[in-house]
Amino acid sequence: MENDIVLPVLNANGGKSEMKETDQLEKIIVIGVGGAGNNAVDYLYKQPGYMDNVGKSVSHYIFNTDENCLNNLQCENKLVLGKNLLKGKGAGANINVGRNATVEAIQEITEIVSGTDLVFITAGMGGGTGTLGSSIVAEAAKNAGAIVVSLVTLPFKYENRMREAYYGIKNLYRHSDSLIMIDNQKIVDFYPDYEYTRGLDEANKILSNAISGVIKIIRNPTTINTDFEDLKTILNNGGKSQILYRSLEGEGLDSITEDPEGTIDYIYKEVTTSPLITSSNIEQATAFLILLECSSHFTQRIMDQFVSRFSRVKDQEVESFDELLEDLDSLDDDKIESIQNNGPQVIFAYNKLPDNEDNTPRLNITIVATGMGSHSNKENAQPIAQTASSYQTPTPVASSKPSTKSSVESNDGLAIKPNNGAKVLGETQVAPAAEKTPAAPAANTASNDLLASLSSLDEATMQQFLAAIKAAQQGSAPATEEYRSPALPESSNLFVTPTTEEKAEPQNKLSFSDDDLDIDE
Ligand SMILES: Nc1nc2c(ncn2[C@@H]2O[C@H](COP(=O)(O)OP(=O)(O)OP(=O)(O)O)[C@@H](O)[C@H]2O)c(=O)[nH]1
Repeated sequence: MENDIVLPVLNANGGKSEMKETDQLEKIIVIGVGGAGNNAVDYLYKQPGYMDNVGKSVSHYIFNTDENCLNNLQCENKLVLGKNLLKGKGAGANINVGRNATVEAIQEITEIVSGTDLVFITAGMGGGTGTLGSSIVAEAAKNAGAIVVSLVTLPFKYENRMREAYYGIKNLYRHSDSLIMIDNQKIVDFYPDYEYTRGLDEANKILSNAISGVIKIIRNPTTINTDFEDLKTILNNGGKSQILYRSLEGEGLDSITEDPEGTIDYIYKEVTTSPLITSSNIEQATAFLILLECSSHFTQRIMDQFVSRFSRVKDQEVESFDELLEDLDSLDDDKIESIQNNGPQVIFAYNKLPDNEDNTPRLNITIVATGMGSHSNKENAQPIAQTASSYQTPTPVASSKPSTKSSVESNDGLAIKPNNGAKVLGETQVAPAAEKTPAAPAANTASNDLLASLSSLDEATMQQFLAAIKAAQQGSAPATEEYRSPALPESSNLFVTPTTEEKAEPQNKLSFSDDDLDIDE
């Protein structure tokens, strides 16, 4: 489990190499739970250069009930969930089966997460294993004292698995410091003509960029440095948040010298434009962690103008140092206290990228932004313990696939309402996407509702959303193309960071009892 390495990291500024001893590094692990989670971790693992650089100092794990799936992937650390219950077979799209299988492996999971500082957990919501398995892993990691960043996909509409996804997200959110969601349906909408697995890989790319971007912020020595404590500061800011990653090169940046303003507009739009982001406005963020890696074309002035967009310096009355420092004798604490930091906090890291032979400007940007929105539904949110009593009369578990093992179901006190449709995940079943004109995102799509109200997924809200989803499925909701936008940037993901009081208290024992999992009919 220990990564027994010394990490050589190339600092592109002057080509200087810096060494960090393993025992000085925070322990970071990335865990993929279930098929989608496994694929995302494997995608990250195979990214060119990743394992030669920051990935070297991180442990990667894939957990799954399906042993075959594990065996087909490269990632070296594999854990079979529910060996006794399922004998290496999948959870059959039954989230209770997946939950029980994960609970069976809890000792191994606890051992893996023990002593970790930062745990990334990735899973596909809607399937049998990852939906609840991920929240059990997250809880174990939280109990081990780690910062937990969870990254999940929401199911395609045609799968009819939103109910299961809600259960998964609700539980995962409780045990995560940040939750990033990627709507698979939007991947379909933005890449209608992509071959199916290539489309899935676009989501995997977003997940993997988010993870590697954050690891880079912590691990890579930069000219202006950031580290794990900076990440903690930003995540502790609370509120909804986002992680954005963008890599730009060439055309759009060509006019950086002649038209810096215009180019900065372009970069800002590229970084922040996303259908998900429009439902949680980055302009409202109150804290940013920004890593810019750029070629020499990006001067002091350009950096100043670009970062000022995020810290909103233009909108503020920024006091000059000169006046305050004129008379140092009178600079008492009261005077200092009266100084207002009006805009968002910005923790900034910079690294110079070596210039290309053809001198093309290039730029990599990773941004963690927090504090968006007011969590207006927070006061309505019911603690899970309070809602648990409504699960006293469970009905038999319904699954769209036959259960792999009936004894697993009958052991289980949980019940989930059946979906109207079957889980269909397969290349042959994807409807060919029609040519559509991109349009502005609609405010009331099912997934935007989910994103907007995540902080208060109480029963009433859930019922309301289920009704909205049902309406959407019956055709009364806006058509798919209404939340299309011209391009799906790599930054199309959303973080949700619970405020301190919303986070589950650290517990001595895991709370994956039936009641705590909060699943009813
Ligand atoms: N973006 C993306 N989504 C995926 C991928 N594989 C599966 N999904 C989505 O994730 C959901 C859950 O699928 P899996 O992760 O395979 O399911 P599981 O958690 O392993 O559960 P079982 O197969 O029932 O054991 C699916 O319904 C899809 O929406 C993938 O490679 N990329």
